[in-house]
Amino acid sequence: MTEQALREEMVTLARSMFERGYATGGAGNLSLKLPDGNFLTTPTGSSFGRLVAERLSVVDIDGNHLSGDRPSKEIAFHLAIYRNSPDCNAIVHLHSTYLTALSCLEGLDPDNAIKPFTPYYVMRVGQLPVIPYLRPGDPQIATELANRAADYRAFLLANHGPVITGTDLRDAVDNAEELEETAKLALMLDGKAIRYLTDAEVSDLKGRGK
Ligand SMILES: O=C(CO)COP(=O)(O)O
Ligand SMILES: [Zn+2]
Repeated sequence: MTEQALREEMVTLARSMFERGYATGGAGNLSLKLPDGNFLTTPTGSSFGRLVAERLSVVDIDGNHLSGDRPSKEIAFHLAIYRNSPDCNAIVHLHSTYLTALSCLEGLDPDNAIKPFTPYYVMRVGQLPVIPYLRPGDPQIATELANRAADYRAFLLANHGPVITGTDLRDAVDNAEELEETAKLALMLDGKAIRYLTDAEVSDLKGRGK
């Protein structure tokens, strides 16, 4: 896809997420890898409902601002993931309701906040490690994500929200939607006797694609 088509796709997908309640106010940010090796990201403070293709920010792999409005304050953690995860070409960070609610619970398993009970969660995300609480924009988030990026496709920032990767922006958005629905189901099922997928059922799903 050309840079112009990728810019338009970011605007369209962001607006779709905004209209369906996945993003509110100025929260969350998106990024994707451009054909020239630089990165397109949402400007800091921007609403997913009102992005403008020409004003999106471009940064290089070192975080230098090359063009557009001032980039997201979380661009350092996006770049940390790109550096350590060669298959990742796009990233979605949200403060979506159910994943953020989950991120505020005590006693989450730090290696996997959602034990699998449906196949598509396993196929698209697999595991959801929890990053200890850090304030938004803290450079330490990048260090924490860099350490885990090679092994996972999504992450839950404690008391904050999810970070989801994809092979392109459409894939990352689809993964984000699947993960948000999984968190909604997990909270709906809280206190009920869940039949979790067995280890054999989880292994059977891995490597089968989506
Ligand atoms: O979600 C956010 C911070 O974690 C939003 O920050 P930006 O508006 O700078 O992208
Ligand atoms: Zn955030």
